[in-house]
Formats: sequence, C-alpha cells, structure tokens
Amino acid sequence: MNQRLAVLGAGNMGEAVLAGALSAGWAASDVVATVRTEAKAQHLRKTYQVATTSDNVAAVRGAGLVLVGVKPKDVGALLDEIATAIDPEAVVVTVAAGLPSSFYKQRLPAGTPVVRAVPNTPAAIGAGITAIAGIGATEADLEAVEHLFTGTGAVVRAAEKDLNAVSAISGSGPAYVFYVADALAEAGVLLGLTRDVARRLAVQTLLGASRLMDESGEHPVLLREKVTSPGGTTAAALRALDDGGVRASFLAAAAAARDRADELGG
Ligand SMILES: NC(=O)C1=CN([C@@H]2O[C@H](COP(=O)(O)OP(=O)(O)OC[C@H]3O[C@@H](n4cnc5c(N)ncnc54)[C@H](OP(=O)(O)O)[C@@H]3O)[C@@H](O)[C@H]2O)C=CC1
Ligand SMILES: O=C(O)[C@@H]1CCC=N1
Repeated sequence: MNQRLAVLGAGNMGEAVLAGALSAGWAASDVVATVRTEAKAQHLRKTYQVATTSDNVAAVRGAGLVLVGVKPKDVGALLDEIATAIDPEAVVVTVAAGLPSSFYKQRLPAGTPVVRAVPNTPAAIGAGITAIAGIGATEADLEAVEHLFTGTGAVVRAAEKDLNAVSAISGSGPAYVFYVADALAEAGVLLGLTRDVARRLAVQTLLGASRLMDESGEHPVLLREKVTSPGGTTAAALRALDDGGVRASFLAAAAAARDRADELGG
C-alpha cells in the first residue's frame, strides 16, 4: 500500500487523526485533507503544512489510505462521490459512528478493504484510544491502520459486532468525564468555593485519579476503598451517589449510546 493519506472531512476527529499521522511519521507532503469551508482549510494548511481541497475526488486519486471523517449522515453521498476515483489498492478507514461495513461495501468497488475505527477526542493530544475492525482487510492493511492511529494514542482490535459498544464506552466516554468534571466543579460552587478554584480542584482530581489508576495498575474498586474511611466523609458521599442512582445511570447511558449507534447504522 502506498503511504499517501487522504483525510476526507478533517473536522474534530479527522484533524486529530491527521495530526497523529504526522507524529507517527507521515510526511506532510503525503497528506491531503478535505473540508468544506476555506477558514478550516486555511487552519489545516497553516498548522500542518498539508495540502487541502474541497474536492474529494481529487483527494482520493493516488491515495493508499482514505480516511472517512464526515458525519454519518454525510457518508453515503461522500462514498458515491469517490467510488469511481478511488485507487483499486486503497484501504478505506472510517470513523463514522454506527454505519456497518455493509454500508461501505454496497457503495465502493468490489473488494475494497474497509477498516472501521472508533477513536475518541483525547486523540487530539495523543492520549486517545481507538478500536479497529477490518472487513475484507489483510493483516498488512490492519497493521497500516494501526500505525496510522498510534500517533493518537493506544490502538486495540475488536470484532465489528462490538464496535457500537466500544463507541458507547470510549467513543462517547470523554463526554461522561467532562460531565462529571462540570458537576463536581458546580458542587464546589454550591459549597461556596470560587468557580476558578472549584474547576481546578475538579480537573486536577480527575487527572490525578486517572493517572493513579493507570500507573498503579490497581483495580478501581481497590483504589476507591483506599479513599473511603470507615464511617468517614467519602462513605457518606458515595451513599448519596448510590441513592441518586448514578451507577444505574451510567449503565443506562452506555446502553442508550449503543442503541443510538445501532439506529444510525439503520
Ligand atoms: N467527535 C467524537 O468524539 C467522535 C466522532 N466520531 C465520528 O467522527 C465523525 C466526524 O465527527 P466530528 O469530527 O465530531 O465532526 P466534525 O463536524 O467536526 O467534522 C466533520 C468535517 O467534515 C467536513 N465535511 C462535511 N462534509 C464534507 C464533504 N462532503 N467533503 C469534505 N468535507 C466535509 C466538515 O467540513 P467543514 O468544517 O468545512 O464544514 C467538517 O470539518 C463522525 O462520523 C462521528 O461519528 C467517532 C468517534 C468519536
Ligand atoms: O456522539 C457521536 O455520535 C460521536 C460518536 C462517538 C462520539 N461522538
């Protein structure tokens, strides 16, 4: 497979993958990005020195890797646009939530390898996690796609049937964490702290707790026990969370996200 990379729809996620590709060793001269608006194109050219165009057909000509980064509702029209121009050797990588590989197979030339990827927004700082599943892709294709995402963080392989569950946990997961950060900061404000101090306490606590989980390798339950003194303050707080059904809400939230991804896939 040749190294030329076309990022079709370099928005939040496409831009993060593009930046990751450059840090994984792609030459900027081997990357072309498409967007609709000139302001965004200018930003991409200035920040990454990559070529930009609004012409998806021109972008895919000669590209060995074609990343589909548009919203799920826009994928069908994009595939119809590029189907006749795509290189017969090209691997199509898509980050669109929910759409099954059959959706791509119906619209692309027979035999085009498709790799579905579920990244998350910490990819923008190289701290993401991406699950990939290849359909009609060789081991070499999958390794190339793994390499593409290494600049954005960790990469794991998954079965396609599990990708909507992955999306519900790690794809949407950053939003749950930001929700908790916002709620914790507002709780501090309720207790009389300034907004600035409350926000710093919340953000640094999430960061420190995440690093502790990662670096200690201990199970979250054990780490929670270490914070929770018998008869103490944390036990009182955790009871309030349980009374509020927070754990059950996380289970319901993940199921809702998975179900919505199933719906998007039709
Ligand atoms: N955000 C997330 O956390 C995650 C998103 N995803 C998936 O990533 C995909 C993109 O999401 P996100 O990055 O948030 O969305 P964005 O809206 O930020 O990005 C979409 C980009 O596509 C461009 N675009 C739209 N139509 C075309 C077209 N026809 N030709 C070329 N470019 C086009 C837009 O250009 P312009 O800016 O000029 O309008 C925009 O930059 C979605 O399919 C989503 O399901 C997957 C996992 C996580
Ligand atoms: O909300 C969405 O649809 C996308 C997919 C996962 C994260 N964001």
